[in-house]
Amino acid sequence: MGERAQEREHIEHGIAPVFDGRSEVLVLGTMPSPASREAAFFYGHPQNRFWRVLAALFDEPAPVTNGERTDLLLRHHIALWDVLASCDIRGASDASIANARPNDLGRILSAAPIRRVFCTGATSARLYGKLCEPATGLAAVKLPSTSPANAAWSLPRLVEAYRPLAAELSLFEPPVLDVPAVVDLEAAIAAAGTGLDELMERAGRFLAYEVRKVLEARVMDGVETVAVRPADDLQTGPRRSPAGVPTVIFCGNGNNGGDGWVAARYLDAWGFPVCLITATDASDLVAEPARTAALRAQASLGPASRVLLSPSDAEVAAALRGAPVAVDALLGTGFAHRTVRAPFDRWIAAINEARRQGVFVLAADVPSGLSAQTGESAATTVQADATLTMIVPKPGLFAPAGAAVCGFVRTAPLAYIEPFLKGARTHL
Ligand SMILES: NC(=O)C1=CN([C@@H]2O[C@H](COP(=O)(O)OP(=O)(O)OC[C@H]3O[C@@H](n4cnc5c(N)ncnc54)[C@H](OP(=O)(O)O)[C@@H]3O)[C@@H](O)[C@H]2O)[C@@H](O)CC1
Ligand SMILES: [K+]
Repeated sequence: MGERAQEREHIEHGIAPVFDGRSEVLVLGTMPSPASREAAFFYGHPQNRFWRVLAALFDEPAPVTNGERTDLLLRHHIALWDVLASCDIRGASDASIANARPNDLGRILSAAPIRRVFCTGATSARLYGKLCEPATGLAAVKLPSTSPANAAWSLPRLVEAYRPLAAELSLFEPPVLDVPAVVDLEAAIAAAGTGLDELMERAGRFLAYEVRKVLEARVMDGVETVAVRPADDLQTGPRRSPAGVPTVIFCGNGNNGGDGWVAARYLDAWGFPVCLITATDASDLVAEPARTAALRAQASLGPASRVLLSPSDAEVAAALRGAPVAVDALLGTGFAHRTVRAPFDRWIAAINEARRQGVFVLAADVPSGLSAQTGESAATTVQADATLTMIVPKPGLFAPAGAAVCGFVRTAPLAYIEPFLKGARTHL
């Protein structure tokens, strides 16, 4: 045995596969890298682009925690494992692999309706063909490696190469649920391990991601002249700070406002300054997890961003003048009244006036003033260009008055909800 061979380390896989009875494709790497073994999850090296590629394929912000990564896979019906159960390997060098023993893929194939197998790189495809295909009888599609070593492949090029994977998956359309059923769903998600604070973190990040897309599009269209890096990496920051007018984020006192605070934190961290408008100081908020989220955001905002506490109408108008985007996180599913109290009524009027002047208005969960349940609209209701509704759509968005104020509706898939939908009171 040569000196180089002696440097090989014997590795046992040790990370459980992700799959369930809804998985439709099986994605296989070779073996977890040292960084992945340390993170106890697949593709754990921060420079590996696997998670960013998947997120871009589905037009979502990149998952941050292992729980979010698992959710993303299961939501899209993707099973994930590796070809090898054990081998001798030098570091992360696939070329050095010896004594390869395959995983028992029958465990997944017998439990899930897998239609197609994809291998993330030449080594896993070669080892799959040699060690697994005779048993599975399924040929694998070879995809390019997302490893940083594969530098010839840019992120957009990788995303294009991975499109056949997305094309194999059946789309999940979230059902329209009554607001009480959404509350039940939240409780079921929490009981399974993802609490409301984590859902708010995901909601705020998704909101920031949608704002960022609008800002990027304005740069592409030449509306903004600010230089930003090419769209190679819409998923992560920090990036150069555009010098333009900050995005204005209106936050109410409840958990809808909490979504706005989290979005502010992300946009600021990604290099997009914000002007956050609130009637209540973060430390005086009562609703949780909004209060905790607001305190965290307030402590982390950089010098280009600011918080306006109970601003005058003139200050609100000044903040909106020339702003690219206004985020409405004033009132969400907790609102169901005929009138909106001050100062939110005046802020809604200011948002609508700004929209007439060309500001893009994005509503968090539901345009403020609209009842998410009944679709009744208060005298002052936000007129949105787009509404990012959380987890599932609510009936009010599709009632005549609701449809008139929501603009384009997108659902933010904050969690893997299919297992909890049996018996849920779907709105008819
Ligand atoms: N679904 C999910 O999984 C997730 C949900 N999340 C988010 O939580 C939101 C629901 O939060 P929520 O329940 O705290 O209610 P919310 O909409 O903020 O309204 C309460 C506030 O409104 C106020 N208010 C009431 N009436 C008013 C009036 N007439 N005029 C003026 N103000 C009035 C009321 O004030 P109060 O009456 O208490 O003084 C209180 O401050 C939901 O829409 C979504 O965005 C995500 O974070 C995570 C995932
Ligand atoms: K809102």
